[in-house]
Amino acid sequence: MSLLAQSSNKQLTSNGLPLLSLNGINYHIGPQCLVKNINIDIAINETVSLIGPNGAGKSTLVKLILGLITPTAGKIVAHQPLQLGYVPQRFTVPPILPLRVKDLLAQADKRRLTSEQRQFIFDNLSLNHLLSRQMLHLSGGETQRVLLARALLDKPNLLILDEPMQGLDPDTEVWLYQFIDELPDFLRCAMLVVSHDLHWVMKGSRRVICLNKHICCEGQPSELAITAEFQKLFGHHYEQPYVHQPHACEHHAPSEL
Ligand SMILES: Nc1ncnc2c1ncn2[C@@H]1O[C@H](COP(=O)(O)OP(=O)(O)OP(=O)(O)O)[C@@H](O)[C@H]1O
Repeated sequence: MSLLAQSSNKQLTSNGLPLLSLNGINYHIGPQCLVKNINIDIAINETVSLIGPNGAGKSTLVKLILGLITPTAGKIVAHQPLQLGYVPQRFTVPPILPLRVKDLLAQADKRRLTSEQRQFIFDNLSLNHLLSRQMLHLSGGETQRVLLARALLDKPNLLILDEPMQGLDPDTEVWLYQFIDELPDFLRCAMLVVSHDLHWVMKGSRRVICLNKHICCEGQPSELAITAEFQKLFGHHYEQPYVHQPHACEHHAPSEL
């Protein structure tokens, strides 16, 4: 293990580099600046939470990493071939398009996992009884489980989840967060999780990046919560780190709702 990996406790490529680097990224549409001067490294198997107010540029950053749009300035460099998995914020199927769950899942590359590993995903995401159902008719929670399965079946080395818990009931949300927090070794990958759920974001040990067009602050949750930038954006929702002073937090845990 390189000195850098030892000192930062991050898993790097054989060349001592992170999996992905965003270097000086700007994105403009005409005169409107959507994100500016973004510098982010994501290490192998590292989970990074991306938070920020509405319109902060989070989905724009996701689209840039997915290659759906091109930076106006700066570079995105993958230091290993990327296998991207993506769970979008919204997934709408046109009513005239018949698309069964098994049709969507069949698009994944079958060679990337063994049949036992694929079955693990189906079982743990409770998909077996949904396979013949139309995507159009699934509930929000069922849709998110199918989309997560679709992404995992490709065995990504970078999984991007753009507000994956939107519209889910508290129990499903807790269960799904736990599932991604405890992925088995054969599915372990780097993750970028866009979330408005400050409780989940701040209770973990994952690195948090707070975006408001530019990166306002970043670090471990306990470091972040005491920064002026974080307090300015989220202080009224999140007065103190949850672990230390839960009574000061207005954002209740799902189990408390
Ligand atoms: N194609 C576009 N043309 C013009 N403006 C856009 C376009 N896409 C996004 N925007 C604007 O850029 C800003 C950032 O949008 P983005 O969707 O990245 O924010 P976000 O942080 O994901 O927001 P939210 O938390 O509400 O999902 C918003 O003000 C949005 O209206």
